[in-house]
Amino acid sequence: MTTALKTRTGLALRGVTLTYPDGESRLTALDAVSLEVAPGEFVAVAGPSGSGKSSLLAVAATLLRPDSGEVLVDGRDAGTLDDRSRTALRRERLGIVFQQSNLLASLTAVEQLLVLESVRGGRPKAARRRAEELLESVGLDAAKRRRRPHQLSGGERQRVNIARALFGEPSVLLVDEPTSALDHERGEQIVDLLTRITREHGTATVMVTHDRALLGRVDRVLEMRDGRLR
Ligand SMILES: Nc1ncnc2c1ncn2[C@@H]1O[C@H](COP(=O)(O)OP(=O)(O)OP(=O)(O)O)[C@@H](O)[C@H]1O
Repeated sequence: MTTALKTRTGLALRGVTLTYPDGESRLTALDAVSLEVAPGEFVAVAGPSGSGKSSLLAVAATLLRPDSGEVLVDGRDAGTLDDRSRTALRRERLGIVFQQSNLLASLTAVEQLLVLESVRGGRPKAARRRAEELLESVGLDAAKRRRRPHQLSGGERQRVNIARALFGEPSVLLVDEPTSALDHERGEQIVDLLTRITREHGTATVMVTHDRALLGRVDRVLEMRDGRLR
């Protein structure tokens, strides 16, 4: 499905509560969290360790089901979907860049993107062109696009992760601590890249970060404290 055919309204969380088992009782990781991110908007979520940032991303990514509340991706309520439809929603609408890169060690940068396409059964030539273009647009030249993860720097690997997340033309881009393994300057470059992607691809982008120095570069900053967002 091409972007033009997708109705895009971005991401909305409404009154989302998530608990984890905690001995005899339960720990509230997200406490009635509401959030709206529009297409083309770049929002950062900051907050101390353990405040619920990763839980928020996991719920938005439809990887965890909240105890209550709604998660809407382009207006579709993930909670009403069965597992199969939820997987399809994730594949077609969500781009996810998690903290620990899960690039496959034996594949080149281009192949990291194409492996998804072979699962989808798309046209190989068009897919290869698109993979090359996406990697170029995140700053990897032709030689680097032929390298495997261990032959790339941390920042370059993060660029491959981002390009891979964009491959399915997501409406919503979820990014967890993209700069944690990078020095400050490279961290800024990644955030600037995410800003450009958000504008050019019209994604509703949510980035979790510890690095407060980066917060001036996004459209809106939300603070997470004890599972609450403000
Ligand atoms: N699978 C789990 N089972 C039980 N408790 C969990 C689980 N995952 C997270 N928690 C707890 O939920 C709370 C929120 O955790 P979460 O990982 O969302 O915070 P965070 O803000 O992302 O932290 P950090 O910045 O350290 O990654 C914490 O108290 C954490 O210990």
